Amino acid sequence: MTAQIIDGKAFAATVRAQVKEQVAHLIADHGITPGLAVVLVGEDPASQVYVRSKGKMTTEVGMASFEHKLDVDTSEAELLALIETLNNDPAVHGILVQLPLPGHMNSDLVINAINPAKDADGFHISNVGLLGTGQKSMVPCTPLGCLMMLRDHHGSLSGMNAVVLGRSNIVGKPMAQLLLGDSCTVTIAHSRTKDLAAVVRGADIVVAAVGRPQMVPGDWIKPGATVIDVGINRIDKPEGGTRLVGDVDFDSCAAVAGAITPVPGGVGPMTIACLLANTLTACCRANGLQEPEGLTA
Ligand SMILES: Nc1nc2c(c(=O)[nH]1)N[C@@H](CN(C=O)c1ccc(C(=O)N[C@@H](CCC(=O)O)C(=O)O)cc1)CN2
Repeated sequence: MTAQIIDGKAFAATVRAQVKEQVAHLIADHGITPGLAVVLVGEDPASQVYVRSKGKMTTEVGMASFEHKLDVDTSEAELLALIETLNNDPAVHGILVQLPLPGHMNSDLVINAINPAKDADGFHISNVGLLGTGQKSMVPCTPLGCLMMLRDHHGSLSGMNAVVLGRSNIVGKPMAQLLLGDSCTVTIAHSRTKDLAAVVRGADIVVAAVGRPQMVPGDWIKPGATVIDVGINRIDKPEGGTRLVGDVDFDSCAAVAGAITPVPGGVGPMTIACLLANTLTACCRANGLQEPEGLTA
């Protein structure tokens, strides 16, 4: 079997187009422009690229983009003061603090200072609790993007066996909650899981989010399964230079799976598309307007 490639880059473009259309309606019919504030502390090169890309895509869909770039030695109190200002700014409907934060900052404290209704990342403890109890929440962007691709590929996920590899608060745990919400039978596997290969072999859906390059070989994959690769790892090429790979060994997994996301061009682009969708959702909720269909969990 050769797997169908799930093209996250193309899917993300359709999500952004949907968001753009809805933003145009909001502006024309209600005079409301959704606004997203992105806060970057320090000069981590990868974070700078992601933040630039977020700003560009925010304006491309017609939203207002507010970028706040703070020195690496900004104090936690200064960052909290900025978040408070953004919480109180009616032009800002979504707030995101780019992670990772510098080591002297407590990420949980910072994230939990964001107004949960403006929490475009869905990381606030209130949103975590709402998602875990099946209530309306802001949903973390990467798992939301994975869910959208899975729904698009399968239609209903009901009754499918899903294995989520990785138990991070940002991807693994919310991904498991979302799959459970769609009536999958969900297993969260991690570094201490016994006989990981056997656990993964039982899965109709594998979501790999462990941050270990090419960790999952093809002989762990059930023939015909769908593989969603969340990993973005840079490795050295034998001939020199580097390349991006996921958490699964693409070639051997693609030979067995029914469908698979590539790296790059799979889950990554969906993360920013879902950030825009979340900002739109937050803006609609803040203004008592109907939420756009198909852009939330
Ligand atoms: N506050 C947040 N911080 C971080 C998040 C997040 O969702 N919220 N996620 C990651 C970084 N990230 C967005 O912030 C992100 C990572 C990767 C991509 C992406 O499109 N990747 C491309 C490859 C890019 C490359 O060539 O290097 C792909 O997979 O095709 C988008 C967003 C950590 N921080």
